[in-house]
Amino acid sequence: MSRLVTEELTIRFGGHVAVNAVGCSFEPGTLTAIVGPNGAGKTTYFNLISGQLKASAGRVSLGGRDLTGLSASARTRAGLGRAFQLTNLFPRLTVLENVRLAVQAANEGSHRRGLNLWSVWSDHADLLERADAILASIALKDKEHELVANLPHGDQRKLEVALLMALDPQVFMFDEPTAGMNAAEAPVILDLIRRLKADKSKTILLVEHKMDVVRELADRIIVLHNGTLVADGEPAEVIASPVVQEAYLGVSKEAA
Ligand SMILES: Nc1ncnc2c1ncn2[C@@H]1O[C@H](COP(=O)(O)OP(=O)(O)OP(=O)(O)O)[C@@H](O)[C@H]1O
Repeated sequence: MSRLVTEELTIRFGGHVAVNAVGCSFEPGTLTAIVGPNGAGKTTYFNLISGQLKASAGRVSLGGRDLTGLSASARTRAGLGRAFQLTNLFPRLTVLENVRLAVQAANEGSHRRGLNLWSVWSDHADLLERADAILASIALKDKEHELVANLPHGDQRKLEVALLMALDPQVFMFDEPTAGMNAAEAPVILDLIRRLKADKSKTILLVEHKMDVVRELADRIIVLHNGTLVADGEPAEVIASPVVQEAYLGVSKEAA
């Protein structure tokens, strides 16, 4: 099983411990929401898992393979997929060209094609079909020939998720995936996450402030507070726990 595990994962910035010995195990087929107040360490924990930040102490492993010493790109190749790593969309290429490149890059290992936009596509219907299907799934098919630079922000965010899907990682990490999206865009992304979840083979981590989204999507919730893991369990149970009511939802002991 490709279990993602963090052990005693820690980072210090000067004297401040932003993530403090967080030990957690994430199973394929499970969507775990990571919640906590502003500054709790959620994004920093993500950065330590995906390799954007180097841990002061502790370990990250996937399927038993120690990733702790690896760069972010090596972790991506090992199966860790994070939407924000792909903000390097190619703005001067079209939507379709961006997705094609990502599909092609994902296939590079098996086909040794490299990143060449022009030499490949006419005779690889399978990859074209996959790019088409991904575009349809994020409702961007009607914009496939537009330059990415001309897309509204919400569409660019959708495209990031499309590129992540094209890479087909084992672990999907979403950090507030619908932030800044309008009422029409957000459901498309949430639906996509629902479908990834239905697949049952992927490990999904979601940092999310919107509790209605967390309630609907999460199989499990972990709570960070001051960099420490303070609760972990079934959504209803965790949301009802005094530590969450007080620390996260801002309800005082008396009111809870
Ligand atoms: N590169 C850095 N240098 C110094 N301090 C940092 C750095 N990155 C994060 N921090 C600090 O670590 C703590 C955790 O920040 P982080 O962004 O992970 O919180 P968060 O839970 O994701 O918050 P939010 O919900 O507001 O996004 C904060 O106190 C933040 O100021």
